[in-house]
Amino acid sequence: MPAAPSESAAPAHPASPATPPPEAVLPPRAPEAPAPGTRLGSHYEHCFGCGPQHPAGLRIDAVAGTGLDVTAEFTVRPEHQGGPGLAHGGLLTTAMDETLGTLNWLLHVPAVTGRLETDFLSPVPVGSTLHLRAWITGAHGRKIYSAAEARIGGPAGPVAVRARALFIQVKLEHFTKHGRPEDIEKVLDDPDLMQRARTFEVNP
Ligand SMILES: CCCCCCCC/C=C\CCCCCCCC(=O)SCCNC(=O)CCNC(=O)[C@H](O)C(C)(C)COP(=O)(O)OP(=O)(O)OC[C@H]1O[C@@H](n2cnc3c(N)ncnc32)[C@H](O)[C@@H]1OP(=O)(O)O
Repeated sequence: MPAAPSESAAPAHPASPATPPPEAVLPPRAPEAPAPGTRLGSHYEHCFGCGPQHPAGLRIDAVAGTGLDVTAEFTVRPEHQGGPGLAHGGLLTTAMDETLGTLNWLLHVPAVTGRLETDFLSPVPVGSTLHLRAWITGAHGRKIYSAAEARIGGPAGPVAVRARALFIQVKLEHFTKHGRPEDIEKVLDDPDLMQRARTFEVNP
């Protein structure tokens, strides 16, 4: 039987790449950031996380907070099951990813998820409404650190999911270069498919 890998060489509690290092600072809320209380809507109509045109999507519509934070709600539907009557864990991670992603609008920079860590604290039954909150914890260079939590039933309900993330700032070409050409074409033909993302084009 092969020997179990030795853990003695690794530090007992290695620092997570999603935790802001000492040199990270809290960035300012961008002048272009949506006003507190603004519904952020969808960045892309067909997005699994926020798109209203996605049949099984999460349809997350976050609200900008007063600082570097957002809130959102997500009701788990039967098409989101993992175990019978329970939300799939990867789907809950998607809800965290989407909510964390909307923090981009507060800094007014496009960024993508580089790393996302999720802790599942309790099962989430179908029909539950999760109250999500995400906030920026620091930034350094192109790296944006953030955290999120999802509470069941209300903003003060029990925490069911926690997440920490490292987003990396990218140029808009990240999307045009890597996206499937026919989908990029459709967006260029009908910019309403990406209403929220169009704010980037005003001040490129
Ligand atoms: C007409 C069209 C118009 C289009 C307009 C579009 C607007 C859209 C608007 C809004 C969309 C928002 C969508 C939100 C959706 C929810 C969020 C998601 O799910 S996003 C999808 C999942 N994520 C990915 O697909 C990333 C895939 N990965 C990559 O593309 C690259 O790896 C990327 C960009 C993340 C980094 O690559 P590099 O070459 O640019 O940079 P490097 O040097 O590798 O990393 C920069 C720094 O970050 C660290 N880093 C990167 N990844 C890391 C990791 N996983 N862990 C730790 N550190 C990491 C590196 O160590 C480096 O650090 P050091 O500067 O050297 O200190």
